[in-house]
Amino acid sequence: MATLPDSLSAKFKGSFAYKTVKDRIPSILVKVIDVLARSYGKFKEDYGKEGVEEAKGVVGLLSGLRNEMQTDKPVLPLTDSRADVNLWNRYLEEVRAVQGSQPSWFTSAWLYVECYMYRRIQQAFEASTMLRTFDPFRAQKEAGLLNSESPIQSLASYVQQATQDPASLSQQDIHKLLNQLIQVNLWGNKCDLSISGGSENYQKHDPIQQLASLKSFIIVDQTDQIWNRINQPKTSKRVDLVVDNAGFELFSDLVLAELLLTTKLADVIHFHLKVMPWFVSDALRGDFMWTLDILRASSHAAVSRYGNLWHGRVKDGTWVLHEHDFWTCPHDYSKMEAVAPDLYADLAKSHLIVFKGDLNYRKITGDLKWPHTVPFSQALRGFLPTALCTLRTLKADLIVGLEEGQAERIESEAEEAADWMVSGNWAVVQYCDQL
Ligand SMILES: O=P(O)(O)OC[C@@]1(O)O[C@H](CO)[C@@H](O)[C@@H]1O
Ligand SMILES: [Mn+2]
Repeated sequence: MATLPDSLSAKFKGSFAYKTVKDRIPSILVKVIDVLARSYGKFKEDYGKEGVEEAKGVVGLLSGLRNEMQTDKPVLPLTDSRADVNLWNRYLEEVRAVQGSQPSWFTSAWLYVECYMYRRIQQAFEASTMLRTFDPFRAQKEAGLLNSESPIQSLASYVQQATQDPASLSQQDIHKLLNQLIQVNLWGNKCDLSISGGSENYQKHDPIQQLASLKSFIIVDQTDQIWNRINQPKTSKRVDLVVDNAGFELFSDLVLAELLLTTKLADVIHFHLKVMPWFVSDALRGDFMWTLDILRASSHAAVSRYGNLWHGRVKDGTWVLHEHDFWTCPHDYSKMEAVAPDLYADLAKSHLIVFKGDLNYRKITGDLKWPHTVPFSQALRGFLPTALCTLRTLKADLIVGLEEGQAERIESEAEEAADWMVSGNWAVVQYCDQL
């Protein structure tokens, strides 16, 4: 096996990893502490004095975590009773062996320490009894959806109108609509709360109207390969969505899923959700369900119609929700078959897996310092349960599958050239069905 590039890491000063570990994730941690401190009154109401004491205990643990991070202390083994503890602690041993020194925040792989931070936040909550399932990011995720009301309404109206008589749609109509909704879905990924450090980052523009102006920012576009794959005749067609952020992005995932079923391009959709609060805005099962509740309660006819239709789909099994610990573990996806063979085998039953967003892209490609022109298929390093694609806005200094000279052209032409790889303003649609 050819030697692999180094991992992105905060050991590289000036890198986005360095800025993230030095500034961005500590500030996310401070925001979690702030949410807790501002909720003491609510905890007292809900759980009495001991609830407040527990919250103060969690704040103490998180303050300690922040100090560990900012003084580059060693990564510590996990000690709570979640089922993934042994996996995380084995991983720590593997990193220690490979690194030949104590894994720590500014010396180890960025992907590892950033995932570890969110797992340590969960450990702080696991130490309490009443706050164990408290999601410190829930309020921000709900605000994200509630503040996207107008793009949600315009998208719901547009899709409802376009698919009111599915039998009358030509292949060409369906192709055009799928292209549009893949792009809406792709740009929905700009609005994540980790890149924004937890501050507001809402979808503001009309999702369909904005597509033309954004098209040139899609620097690799293999949508046609997705179309060819999804159009292949097959008895039962399952499509899996490994979703990313709650809010408008999740709504755009649901709209894309609905289009696939309404046009009979697929007959069942599987969604993969996180099992704990993750990268601020990533969607848990609870986020998926309250999103449906908010849509159902909408005064907008098309929105509430979709909310009710989708509530029914979860009940009738045409939409299947999954949760697996693997999605919130430190491993990149090349290790899935070995570490989570059940998940890998289940994904292999799918006709197409759609991976959403930047963290998934980092885990698919291993978060390594690849040359930009290395083929996407090579960066998978053997991970291919079935045909897969990634819809990702660039929010980390990692990209593969570019043509020779393409990165240089972007850097010379872009207004905000300096941060073109981390601003979320550029995007890729990449596909692979053979290694
Ligand atoms: O996966 P997403 O929601 O598209 O993005 C996650 C993210 O915002 O968090 C990390 C930086 O903190 C990067 O992977 C990326 O910038
Ligand atoms: Mn995310």
